[in-house]
Amino acid sequence: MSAYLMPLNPRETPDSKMATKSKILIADPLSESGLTPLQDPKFQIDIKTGLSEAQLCDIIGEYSALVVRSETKVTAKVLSCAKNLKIVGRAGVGVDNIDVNAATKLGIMVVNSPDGNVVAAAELTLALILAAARNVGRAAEGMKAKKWERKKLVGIQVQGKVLGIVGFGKVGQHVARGAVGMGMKVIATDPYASATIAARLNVKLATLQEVLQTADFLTLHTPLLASTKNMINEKQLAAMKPGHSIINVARGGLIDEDALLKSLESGHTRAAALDVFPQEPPFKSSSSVALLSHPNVVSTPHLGASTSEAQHAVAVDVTEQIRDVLLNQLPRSAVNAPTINSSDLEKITPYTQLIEKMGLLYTAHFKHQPPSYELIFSGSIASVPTAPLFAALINGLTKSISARGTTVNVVNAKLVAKERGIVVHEKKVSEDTTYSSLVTVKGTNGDIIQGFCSEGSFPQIVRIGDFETNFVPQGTVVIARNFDRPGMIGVVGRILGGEGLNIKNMSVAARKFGQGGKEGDALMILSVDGGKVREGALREIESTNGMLGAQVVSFDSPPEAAISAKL
Ligand SMILES: NC(=O)c1ccc[n+]([C@@H]2O[C@H](COP(=O)([O-])OP(=O)(O)OC[C@H]3O[C@@H](n4cnc5c(N)ncnc54)[C@H](O)[C@@H]3O)[C@@H](O)[C@H]2O)c1
Ligand SMILES: O=C(O)[C@H](O)COP(=O)(O)O
Repeated sequence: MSAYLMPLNPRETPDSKMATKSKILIADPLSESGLTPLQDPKFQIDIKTGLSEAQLCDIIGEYSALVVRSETKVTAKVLSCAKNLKIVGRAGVGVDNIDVNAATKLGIMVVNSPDGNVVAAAELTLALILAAARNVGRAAEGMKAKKWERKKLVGIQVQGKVLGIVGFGKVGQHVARGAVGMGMKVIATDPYASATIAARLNVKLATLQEVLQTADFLTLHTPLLASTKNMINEKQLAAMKPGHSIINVARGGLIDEDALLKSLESGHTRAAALDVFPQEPPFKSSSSVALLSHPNVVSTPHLGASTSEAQHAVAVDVTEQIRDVLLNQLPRSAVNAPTINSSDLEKITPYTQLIEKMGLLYTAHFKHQPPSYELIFSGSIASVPTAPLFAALINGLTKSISARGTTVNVVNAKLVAKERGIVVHEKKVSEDTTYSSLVTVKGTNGDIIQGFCSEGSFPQIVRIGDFETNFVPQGTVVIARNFDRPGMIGVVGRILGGEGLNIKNMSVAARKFGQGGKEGDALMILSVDGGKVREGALREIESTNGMLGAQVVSFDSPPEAAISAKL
């Protein structure tokens, strides 16, 4: 639908798009039922799991979409090999295995499933709280070794104990519900927590220090970020009550493993229950192995999301979004793009086409880049989200002057603008204009293009600089400036006709603003077909007595967007 949300690949022509299927690579084990949304003749699904970075780099160039869980690392290197990739789908929550910044730079959308495995992760957390309290791991190991260790494995009960939650998001809140149900007192820390939700769930919000000092059981539920890496370290462990237990079903890097082992060895930490590790599988890391081997540690191999219900939910969530994006529809949970509802998108789509063409015309006609632009939305278009419209402007302004390695879309438009030094100030003016909606692109030096979309959603340009006009920006358009005197149209018609070009449409734009000199001047805007407009033909037009300049703007074939003599 909108190229600014779901770009066509620059190398993909409409014909090749019709002929070839979009290839989707499933690179981590995915629930089979989750593949249903992709059962469509337009798609080819390849399942290839356990690929190394080099193997992935070798094949990723063929694919339009990539689906991963936490095992495959979608590095900047992999993304740089992914010449046709439009979307990476993470069948789960955490995107720390995906270089989202690199994807954003390349205009590759990243989507995830923020809700699909929340219950599963929370239920495993509750299971591990109880396992830590009752020494379930050690007891189970002992039974397999025919050891009947009843005295040694006396545990503690959780009822009446304090559960400290670090990260009161979706999983943290669900854990709190279960813990309150088991009679625990729950205290949580999260700088972005909702006080209303906390009160509703009977959870006290506090600082990290307060949580550490009061918790009998501490459970972590934050993402792994630079700010949360090793957030539980020697100092934090020392601040905790002796005999506490620690549970981690979030991410391995949140805990300093060496510090935790020391604390377990000293008996300050009573037990730890771990589902996640800095490197997975953890068996090559000496710190992880030492920790796993400690008798008071119970561990699971990153099973938080591993229930059939959760795996079905995350797979469907992500494959539906992949299907939608490949069919130019909206994803519902993009990590690196704004979300726009479908009714707004319907309004925006014709305007993305208009604004891209206005940007292209601006660069072609005025032939310079001012220090900054104003993008002004007047009338009803002022009420919709404008991120795709901004992306369309950046694409239009840069289309004819950029090496087309990267598509500009809503994912990377801000970065592309920054890299090219383009500053755009958006303005929304809701008062009535002559048009129900009008868009203005204005450079700081006053150069201006205005346009609107007619009822049939056709983009129309209504002002170029000082000239009032009305034409549809499509195909090849010759723009000539001449003294406003009789016979000029005939001259241009004769030259273009002599070139075998057919004039499909013509409009004369009168000067409405500014000074046109003694004789006055006008713009002639001619849509032509039947071949390419030669530079020589433009020179002939331009050298005719009474002509002031001529240029050709190609709205449909970007690489030759504008050739011009002086205008
Ligand atoms: N083991 C598994 O299989 C499994 C399954 C699901 C989720 N997870 C992980 O669990 C974590 C939580 O998932 P979620 O769905 O609840 O995410 P979420 O985004 O809903 O919640 C995360 C919360 O952490 C908070 N937070 C961020 N920085 C913080 C800090 N410094 N201190 C305190 N709070 C902070 C955020 O404000 C947010 O509320 C993620 O790391 C996710 O990857 C693991
Ligand atoms: O972040 C997540 O969603 C969980 O860690 C689940 O990871 P997985 O998909 O590899 O099980």
